[in-house]
Amino acid sequence: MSRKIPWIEKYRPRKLSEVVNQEEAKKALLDWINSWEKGKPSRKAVMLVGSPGTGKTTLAYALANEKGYEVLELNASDVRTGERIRQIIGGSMKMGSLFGFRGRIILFDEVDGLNVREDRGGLAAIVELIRESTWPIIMTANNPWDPKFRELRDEAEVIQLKPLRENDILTILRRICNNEGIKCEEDALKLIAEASGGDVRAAINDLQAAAEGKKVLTKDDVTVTERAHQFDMFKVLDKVFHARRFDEARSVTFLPSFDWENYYPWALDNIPSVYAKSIEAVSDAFDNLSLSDVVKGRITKTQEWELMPYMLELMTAGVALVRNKPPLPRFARLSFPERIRLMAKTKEIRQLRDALINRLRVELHVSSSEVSLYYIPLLRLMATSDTFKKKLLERLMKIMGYSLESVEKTLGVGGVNTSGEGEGDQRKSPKRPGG
Ligand SMILES: Nc1ncnc2c1ncn2[C@@H]1O[C@H](COP(=O)(O)OP(=O)(O)OP(=O)(O)O)[C@@H](O)[C@H]1O
Repeated sequence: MSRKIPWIEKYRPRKLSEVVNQEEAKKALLDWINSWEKGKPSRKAVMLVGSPGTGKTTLAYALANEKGYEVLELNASDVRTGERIRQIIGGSMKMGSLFGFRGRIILFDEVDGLNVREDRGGLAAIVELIRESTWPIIMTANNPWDPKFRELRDEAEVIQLKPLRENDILTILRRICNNEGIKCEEDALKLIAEASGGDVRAAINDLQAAAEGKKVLTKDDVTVTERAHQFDMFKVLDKVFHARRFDEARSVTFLPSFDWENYYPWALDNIPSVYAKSIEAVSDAFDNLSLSDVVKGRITKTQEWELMPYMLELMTAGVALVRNKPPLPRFARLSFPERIRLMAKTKEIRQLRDALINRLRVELHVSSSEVSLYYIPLLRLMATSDTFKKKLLERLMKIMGYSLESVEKTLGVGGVNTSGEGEGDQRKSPKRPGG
């Protein structure tokens, strides 16, 4: 009998394309490694940041595999002794090419797990390694926002991974079921995906525990254990709104699955209803939430990631500790944010629009914001003009491969007839330079 292979290893993506739903991170990683290959590294190191089981380590290996690099993994004890680090810094560049590798990538998994007190000097050693290294360095971290990691963050390009959505996890689980030849009921997979809280590793482990050796997996076979990170947004908000102390409110930000980008619209939508009885409470909570947004803007602009704790505290404790906080029922009634609902509804059309903007941006050599500010309204106008609409819509359909309906939706015009008869008298079209 063959030895049991953990499915998380068996199904670990080997190629970037197999890593699900981390497109932005993949692009940032590729840009970075390309800059190394051109001899001008944008940064010596990147730091992949994301909650457990979102694919940080997997991404690092998939990148190396795809680009032909050998991975040299470092851990805390290497840092403690410093020996291996010195070897690597001092190590010869020729080593890599011996086995047909293009070079090496140094991987430092879970740098935030370094016990700074115990590994005194450890962080400094990594910073030094980054500065001196002739190899690209990838670090991974769950939560590197503690000020003690600041120097390390400053040395690296921080690449944020997203927690995986239930649908992404379902896709991964279905693929495994197919591969293993197990008929997995959709309900069973949903149960596992739900419980995973965005942690693919947990989901795959649960699936293996429930399904291995079976021909069919039903809902009854699945026993998912409660996990700390199984805090969904309702529970997070409930905790924040009920918090009486700073630490209590802030504690949600330490949950591995805490997703601040998602939290924001949830808080925004629920403050007015939860604090409905006190105008001061609503006002304070909104003030603090908007301040957190200002801090976020600053982080995005200047990459001052050490401001992150302030942002998180403002959006949690800032919402909890307000003047005249009204008494809340034991379970506050919380609602799903309108913005997320709307975004989901308009997702398809936003994607079409983004693709069009991107295309025009490249063709016209202008920025995306210029395209959406000036060119899209112009196209919309043209699409409602008898003279231009037929030709314009047809061209857009051809260039973008969209259906007529999609083109109309993208431009926000409806019911336009492109059948052509008697319309769009081309003779009257003014000549445009360059077509
Ligand atoms: N985005 C993804 N697409 C496909 N599989 C994934 C993805 N993320 C994680 N996995 C699966 O989950 C397992 C764990 O992922 P990985 O070790 O990369 O997580 P991690 O983010 O490094 O987590 P940790 O911080 O706990 O180390 C992988 O073996 C892989 O099978």
